Amino acid sequence: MINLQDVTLTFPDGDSRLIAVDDVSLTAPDGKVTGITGPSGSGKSSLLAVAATLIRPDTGHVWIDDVDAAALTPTQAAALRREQIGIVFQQPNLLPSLTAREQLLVMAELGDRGRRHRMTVHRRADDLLDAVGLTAHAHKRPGQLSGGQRQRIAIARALVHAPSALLVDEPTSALDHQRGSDIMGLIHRLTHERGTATMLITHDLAHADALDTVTTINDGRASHSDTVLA
Ligand SMILES: Nc1ncnc2c1ncn2[C@@H]1O[C@H](COP(=O)(O)OP(=O)(O)OP(=O)(O)O)[C@@H](O)[C@H]1O
Repeated sequence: MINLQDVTLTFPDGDSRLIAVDDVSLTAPDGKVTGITGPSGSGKSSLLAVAATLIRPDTGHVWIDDVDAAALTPTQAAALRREQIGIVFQQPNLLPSLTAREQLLVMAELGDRGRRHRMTVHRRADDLLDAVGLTAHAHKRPGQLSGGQRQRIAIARALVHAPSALLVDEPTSALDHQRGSDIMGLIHRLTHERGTATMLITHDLAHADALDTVTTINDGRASHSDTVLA
């Protein structure tokens, strides 16, 4: 579960501070896709960065299961991300020289480097390549894959360490409608199958059927909370 409580985030803006996230409270439960939408500049990416523990808020709590990430040091937050958080960005950010399977196996080099951990990661990598429909493409490098296939690899990579929380920022922005719909359906299915607390940003609601709830952000404030769509 991701639970944001009274989160405020500001950035320096000349002599004053710009309020990017304004006292937001929001819960993303396990096994559900919690959608965040709103106009450009409303604070969606800032909110996601706080939930991903990439930025510490000025005030408030960022619960990832039973840990308040807002109270962690940067080193502790990095360890939490390595173990419990998966992040998918707008662009897949794959390493050009690695095959699809190797993009996932790189995760075995982070943190615990024991033999059992490696074997677990190898097993999970093969399972996830299958889950995202890319087993037959496991040996290909990013340059040999389509945009949608690259985004599938990025999703599989974000899940290979079995995180409890998955943060996804505009995963369809570089894809056409059909590919976007496929990716959103995949995220919905994996979230429900694996029980991750998924928070997903989208600026349009073309694929709203893949969201379990949607919260709208306006000027940093959550104006609708947890509207059930399906
Ligand atoms: N690093 C930063 N330094 C200063 N201001 C920032 C920074 N990041 C974001 N902002 C400001 O915070 C506000 C919210 O930005 P944010 O990127 O979170 O919005 P968004 O809803 O994700 O927008 P978009 O849909 O265009 O990506 C904006 O006014 C933006 O200019």
